[in-house]
Amino acid sequence: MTAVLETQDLTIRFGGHVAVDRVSCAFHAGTLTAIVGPNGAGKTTYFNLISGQIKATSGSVRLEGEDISGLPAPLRTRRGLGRAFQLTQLFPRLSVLENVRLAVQARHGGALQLLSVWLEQRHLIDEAQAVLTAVRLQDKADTPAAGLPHGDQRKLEVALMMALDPKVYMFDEPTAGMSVDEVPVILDLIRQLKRRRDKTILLVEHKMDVVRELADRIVVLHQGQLLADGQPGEVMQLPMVQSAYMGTTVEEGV
Ligand SMILES: Nc1ncnc2c1ncn2[C@@H]1O[C@H](COP(=O)(O)OP(=O)(O)OP(=O)(O)O)[C@@H](O)[C@H]1O
Repeated sequence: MTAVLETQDLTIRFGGHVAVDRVSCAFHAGTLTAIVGPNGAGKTTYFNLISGQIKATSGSVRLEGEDISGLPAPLRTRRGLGRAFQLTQLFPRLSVLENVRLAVQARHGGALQLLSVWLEQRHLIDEAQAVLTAVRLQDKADTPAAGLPHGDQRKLEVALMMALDPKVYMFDEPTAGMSVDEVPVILDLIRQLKRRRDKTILLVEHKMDVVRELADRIVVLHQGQLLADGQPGEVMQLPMVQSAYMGTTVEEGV
């Protein structure tokens, strides 16, 4: 089976520090892979290299078999790599609904005909509203994006990714900073995406109960290197994972 996404020897150095060190890994449709590892392991940097936010020192990223290493982030997004948007990439003064509508519109791209502008606008708005309802932001539709509290901003990031409906969904600690009652909304959305079986989902997550429930596979990064890759049941037993997540003593070996 051809991997949807694949990194080969992906590496980045910051001065003398190798933050991601020759990471080779393939990700398949219908699979949720959790990427775990202690603080500073290189998880977010690995995501940044895949999405094109930063450029690799060496190695490559392939999407559906095609080398996309030379493409800037927006072109990778257009090819189907979905990364939760940072608020700086939104239109802060536009309403929540307008931001999501623009993402829906970007997905439809040139496919929209000018046959009936009004109907198209209505259609885009309906789709955007459906996404907002899915993340339970429908009551905030008219709020300027910049005026949202932190938890709602995280939901909006997820909403924008859903509106683009990418092939690969990359979630970087999607529930960080959310209140207890907001967390299930996001987890449920990820569960729904999983059920579709056609999406490739990558999840960086520190909460081990979330990883245990959602992951089909766990990849462990440690000091920039891929340390383990396998079924959750096996990987969870590794001393490194135990020490990083369960609070047992570090340096017990792997
Ligand atoms: N732009 C940068 N310049 C220099 N060093 C960097 C840069 N970005 C990341 N690093 C370093 O690379 C290493 C990996 O950082 P990264 O944020 O990817 O880790 P992480 O596994 O996501 O950690 P956390 O779980 O704490 O979010 C760290 O040592 C970090 O200080």
